[in-house]
Amino acid sequence: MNSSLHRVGFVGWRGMVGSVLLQRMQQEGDFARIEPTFFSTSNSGAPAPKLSEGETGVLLDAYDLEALAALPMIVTAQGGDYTAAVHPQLRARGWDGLWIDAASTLRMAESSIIVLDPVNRDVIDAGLASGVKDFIGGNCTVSCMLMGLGGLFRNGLVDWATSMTYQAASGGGAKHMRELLSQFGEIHGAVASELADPASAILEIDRGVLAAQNSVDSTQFGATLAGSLIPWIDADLGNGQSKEEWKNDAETNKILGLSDAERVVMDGLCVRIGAMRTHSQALTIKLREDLSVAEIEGLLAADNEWATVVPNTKDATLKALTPVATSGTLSIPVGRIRKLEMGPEYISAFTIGDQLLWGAAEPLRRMVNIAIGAL
Ligand SMILES: NC(=O)C1=CN([C@@H]2O[C@H](COP(=O)(O)OP(=O)(O)OC[C@H]3O[C@@H](n4cnc5c(N)ncnc54)[C@H](OP(=O)(O)O)[C@@H]3O)[C@@H](O)[C@H]2O)C=CC1
Ligand SMILES: N[C@@H](CC(=O)OP(=O)(O)O)C(=O)O
Repeated sequence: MNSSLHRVGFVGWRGMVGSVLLQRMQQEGDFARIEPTFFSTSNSGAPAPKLSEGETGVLLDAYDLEALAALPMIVTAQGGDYTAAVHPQLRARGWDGLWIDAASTLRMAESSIIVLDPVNRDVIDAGLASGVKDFIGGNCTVSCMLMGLGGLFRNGLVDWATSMTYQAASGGGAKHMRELLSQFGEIHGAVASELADPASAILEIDRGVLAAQNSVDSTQFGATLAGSLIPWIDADLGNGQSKEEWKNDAETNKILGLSDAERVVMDGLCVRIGAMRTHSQALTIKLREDLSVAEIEGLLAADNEWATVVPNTKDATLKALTPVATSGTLSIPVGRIRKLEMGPEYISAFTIGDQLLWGAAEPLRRMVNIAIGAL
């Protein structure tokens, strides 16, 4: 073992979020500083992933508390059930290593920090200095929104905001992405011959599409998503709000480290649409000051290197402000910025982010590096 390397355990590395995390770590050369140990909940003893020419070793059992506790840092994208099962046991046996997690389980715990360092590096650094050990990735929609609109939030300019979301299938997991594509395929198949005939009647095709939409398998989503949408994401809190909608206010304020007096009120509706892995959201923002659009755009563009202001024109919007243009990139385009009729302090904005990159894997990857830098 090279003593200058930092030992880090990885759980959930072969899932969708975990494999994007590993890909990004390899792209950025992060493993040059890390001696990884890979765990599995299903396949311990099998070869670990090969990251370089060297030894790969074998997968350890992700429920082996002794093996986990031997490491100073554990990164998990295995999911909330795993966190709920393992994290309390590790802490109960006195493990005081760093736990870096994609799941929501520990996000609102007083002992944790939600990590999004381009937005809350100060909160993270203060947490590390004061002995915080649990660093949790934020909800994908909240993280992408704050990356795009950090320039307004971080300057204390937002009084309140609504966020109406357009969330991709990937938020539900790999099976949901497959189900969406299967639905599209079946629907197309049901009317393919009529579609190929330019003389066929469009209302006849539409009838065929609707019949197919009513018969496709929707086991994962619970309703047909292809050519439709589902205006409910995550649990029903019983007060008319979905859990995904609740996270907006709760996580935004926690990430920003705002006190009760500074609190920004956030609410809105969360909607699943037929995009693959990139979440979008339309915001109505009540500012605390009457800023010009140029001033707002300047603040957003200057806030971090990933937020990209898209001019509020049709051409620029169609070119740069779509899920297809954003998917697979770290860029967070923000556009449709204009003053609303309600008054000079009311603006609209539309922002997009890859749900697996800034929405899940990238904040964790960066947290690993911040933690290593602080050791
Ligand atoms: N921050 C955020 O907004 C987001 C957070 N998440 C969190 O990340 C967690 C993981 O999500 P996601 O990556 O979508 O989950 P996946 O279902 O893709 O992977 C989770 C685990 O399933 C096991 N698995 C079983 N079969 C397969 C297979 N064929 N291919 C790959 N893995 C398989 C793997 O565990 P093993 O190797 O041990 O068998 C894997 O680590 C979520 O539960 C959620 O908590 C997800 C999305 C966004
Ligand atoms: N709920 C998100 C994905 C997700 O995993 O969110 P969270 O990490 O907050 O549970 C979505 O469906 O798009």
